[in-house]
Amino acid sequence: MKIVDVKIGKIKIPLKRPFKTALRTVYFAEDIIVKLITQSGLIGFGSAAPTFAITGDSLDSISSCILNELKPRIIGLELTNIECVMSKLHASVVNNTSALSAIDMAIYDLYAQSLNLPLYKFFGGYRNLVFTSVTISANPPDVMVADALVALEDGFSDLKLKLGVDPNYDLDRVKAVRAAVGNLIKISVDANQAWGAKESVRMIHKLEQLGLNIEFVEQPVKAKHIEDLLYVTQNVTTDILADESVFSPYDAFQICKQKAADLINIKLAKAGGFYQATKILNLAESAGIECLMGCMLESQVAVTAAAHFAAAKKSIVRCDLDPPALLAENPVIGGVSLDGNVLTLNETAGLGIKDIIGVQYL
Ligand SMILES: C[C@H](N)C(=O)N[C@H](CCC(=O)O)C(=O)O
Ligand SMILES: [Mg+2]
Repeated sequence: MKIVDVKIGKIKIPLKRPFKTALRTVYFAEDIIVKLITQSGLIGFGSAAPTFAITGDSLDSISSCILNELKPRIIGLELTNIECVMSKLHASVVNNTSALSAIDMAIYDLYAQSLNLPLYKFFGGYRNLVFTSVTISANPPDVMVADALVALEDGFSDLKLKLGVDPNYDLDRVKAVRAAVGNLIKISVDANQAWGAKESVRMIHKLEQLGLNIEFVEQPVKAKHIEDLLYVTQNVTTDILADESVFSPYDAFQICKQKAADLINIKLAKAGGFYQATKILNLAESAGIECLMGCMLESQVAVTAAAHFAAAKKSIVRCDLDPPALLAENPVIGGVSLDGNVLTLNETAGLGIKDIIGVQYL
């Protein structure tokens, strides 16, 4: 199976409401879409979101990396030996994980199609559905309460509250939402690196003393400050989840070696796709650290890819794959479908994506 063409395009999808975290506020989901075409006419899809504040990748840098660096390496490639293809692809570029992820995803889509397997079966086939939390944007407490109640009506029972925009009000945000939704609903919080190490410990102690029953606290401190993450993890009883601190398998190794977090958030856009995500998962599993499958605010292409991986693997015990609930439109035909808090994979080979409407191919 030979790849004969690589097309990329852009897509802009409206949101139900602005997406606000301590790192960024966005009003649209914008993605680069990748389409790999084989000699026999098979199409592999991939996508990447410009999350400059997280990955350092912009629309321009993603398209430039794909067109100038990755495309010349892919055209004419025979997809018979996936390990050989992936090891060469991932050795060819450093950083640029969003671009790598989009290409890696599209290649695996083709490879699984050539084997006539849905991707989740190719990767292990543990289950064909996963449950997702839904993210509540960082807003004044009354707005977060209103958004949380809408999420419950929509069938969610696991809320991830974005904090850290104005840390003085973070406790009020969590107290207000917990009071509104009751004790049966799961709540986690994501500070997206906004707190210092001691501030994190003080904050988490207050959450614990107030009995707010928080599942885990995600990325309280700066991504590179592993010693701060370790300090927080060692000084609270609530589980700490490393997100922006883990891009590569080496990052995961550092976290696992020091037990600097209780959980790791794997995102294809941080890892550079399935190839490296698999290594992170295997490392974490060997170290007894559980994994959550996450995603950026991005289209249903990447969310479908992440859902296949999460469904395939037993040691992915949680999912934060909520963009289908956050986007006002879904231009992706096929792929994963969301009903309440359940994401179900279809049995079509590969990612199961048939087409994407409204892509402006460059
Ligand atoms: C979309 C997902 N629920 C989420 O919250 N991901 C964020 C980063 C998303 C972004 O800024 O695009 C996270 O886990 O930090
Ligand atoms: Mg996060």
